[in-house]
Amino acid sequence: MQRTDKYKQSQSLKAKINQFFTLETTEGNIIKEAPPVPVKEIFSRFWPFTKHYRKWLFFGLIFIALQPVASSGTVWLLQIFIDHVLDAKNLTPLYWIVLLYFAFSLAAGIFSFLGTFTTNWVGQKFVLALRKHVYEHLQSLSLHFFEGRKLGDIIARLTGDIASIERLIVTGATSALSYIFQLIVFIGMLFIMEWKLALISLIVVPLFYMVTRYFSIRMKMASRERSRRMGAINALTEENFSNISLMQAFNQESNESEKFHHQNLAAYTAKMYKVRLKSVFTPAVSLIETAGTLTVMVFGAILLMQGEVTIGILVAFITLLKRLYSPVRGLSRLLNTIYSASASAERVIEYMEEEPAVTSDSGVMIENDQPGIIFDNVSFKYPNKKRNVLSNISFSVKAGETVALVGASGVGKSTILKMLMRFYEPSKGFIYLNNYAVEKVNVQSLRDKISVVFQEALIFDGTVKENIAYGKPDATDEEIIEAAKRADAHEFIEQLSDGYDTNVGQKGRNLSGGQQQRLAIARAIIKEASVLILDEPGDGLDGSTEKRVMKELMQNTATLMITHNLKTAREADKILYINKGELNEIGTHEELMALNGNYKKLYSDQQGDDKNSAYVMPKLAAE
Ligand SMILES: Nc1ncnc2c1ncn2[C@@H]1O[C@H](COP(=O)(O)OP(=O)(O)OP(=O)(O)O)[C@@H](O)[C@H]1O
Repeated sequence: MQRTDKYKQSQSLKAKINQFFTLETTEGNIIKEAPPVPVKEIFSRFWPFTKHYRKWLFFGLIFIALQPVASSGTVWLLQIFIDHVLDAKNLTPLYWIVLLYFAFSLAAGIFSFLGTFTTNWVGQKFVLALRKHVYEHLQSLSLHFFEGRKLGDIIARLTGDIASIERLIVTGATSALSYIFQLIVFIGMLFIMEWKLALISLIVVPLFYMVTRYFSIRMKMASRERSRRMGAINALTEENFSNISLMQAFNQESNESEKFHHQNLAAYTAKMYKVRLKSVFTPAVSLIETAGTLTVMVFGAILLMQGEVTIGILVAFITLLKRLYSPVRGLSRLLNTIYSASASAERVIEYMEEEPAVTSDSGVMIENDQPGIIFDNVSFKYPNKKRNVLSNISFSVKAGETVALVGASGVGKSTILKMLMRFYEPSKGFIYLNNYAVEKVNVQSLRDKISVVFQEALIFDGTVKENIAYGKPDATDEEIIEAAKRADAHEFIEQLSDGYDTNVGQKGRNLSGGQQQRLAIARAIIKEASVLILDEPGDGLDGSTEKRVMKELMQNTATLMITHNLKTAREADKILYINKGELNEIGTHEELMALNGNYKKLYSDQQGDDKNSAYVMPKLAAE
């Protein structure tokens, strides 16, 4: 009976120990795991970012290497002090021993300062260069990349993950080299002092390796989980607080808080697992060290008795041994850091491997300002979708012409605009802008020729002036005011507290929807591009303003416009009725009405809606 109890107890203890060394993960990680990358590859990938600073890194390393040399000099002096001053009862060498001891310590301090400062400076330069590179790479990625990612996680990778790569590539690598150098110096000195003791002291090295390996593998797992959960926390925070009005209006605070807590708890669990590992690792390493020192003490005492070593050598040896274990411990700790940092590196590499959908630097420049758009038999499929979203679309927009894209929601209208701006490439067919094949032109030059007003006004945190001048960064104040007047925005801007210098708040929250829309239109006007793209631009405007402002916008351009409001569409020179990704009907309002097809049905439905609407009278009055 007693034996079964003991057995049960030992089993439950084993289970507890197992649990202690196991990472508990929960479901629902909203961030996908990045593909694993070997440490060697991580290193060769990021090492080039130290390119301009290798000379300094080299100097840093020399300083780091000189520091243990200087400090082991003090150990040598200790031995001389014991054997030649204390044991020999002779004070004569004391004077220069003290002087040299101080000089060695001072030199060690100076080398330590120079080494630490230089390598950390290079480390920060590395972060600066890598972060810039990744940021610019992200800018070149397709819209599709961003549509499938969480902004908060992108921010986490750009900040925390990049900083931790530095701990691997610069401070990590230099520390590793410095530890290795210290080991060589100390081991060399140990062998010079007493080779038998030196051999004995190295007995524990394989133990160091085994323990470190056990811990570092687990540390990497924990770091991967922690980085992903931190990404998820960032993503949820960004999503929730940028939609705070939605969350509050729908009373979703507790639901969202629950989701946040789930990710937060998982990050905590991963962190605590790391804490458990670290808290066992440090004393485990100390124990191995003690075992090594004790072995040396026992054998050293025997050798002393046999008269093979002096007390001075034994004391100096044990002192040096303590110093030898310090870089060994450092290397073990470093292995953990390297594995943790490589989890971050994998997340950054995942983004770096993303190919820009469109290579922006190459291609011909559009040299003319002869407005025109041609779609020639264009088909398109989103990368993650099975079926075509657009099939065999052909149409043209000439200079001064306005073409309206109409059709039910989700039929592919915005996709046509995205293709013209080359956010996506057609899977079949050709697109021309100002008579240039879009696929062959330089993307920046293409987008220079296009003015766009998006469905969502897209205002950024800054002043009214800055938001308008985004369309022409070198615009003068007069040009900005002129554009605002043409967009019917000047009046309301003048009434703002600081006029054109008023800050509009994040995403333009201090302005009404219509005011934001007018700013977006002024931004499009000031650009004076030859092609104009409008995605439901009149949504935030009332009828009369819409007509007047549109006229201003469309002067001398080829205009492609999406609208659900068929009263706006009927003003266009041509209307394209899109149905399930196909161009179903094409013609003027009158032609399409005469066709008696889908367009007419949609138009009649809208008219019916208007008649039944309680707002018919005020709306008509406004026009
Ligand atoms: N990035 C994307 N990845 C995958 N599918 C997408 C993506 N963007 C849009 N779609 C899909 O492509 C189809 C066409 O979308 P699009 O935005 O072009 O429609 P739309 O006609 O402009 O709709 P709306 O009038 O509602 O704005 C939709 O079924 C949509 O779900």
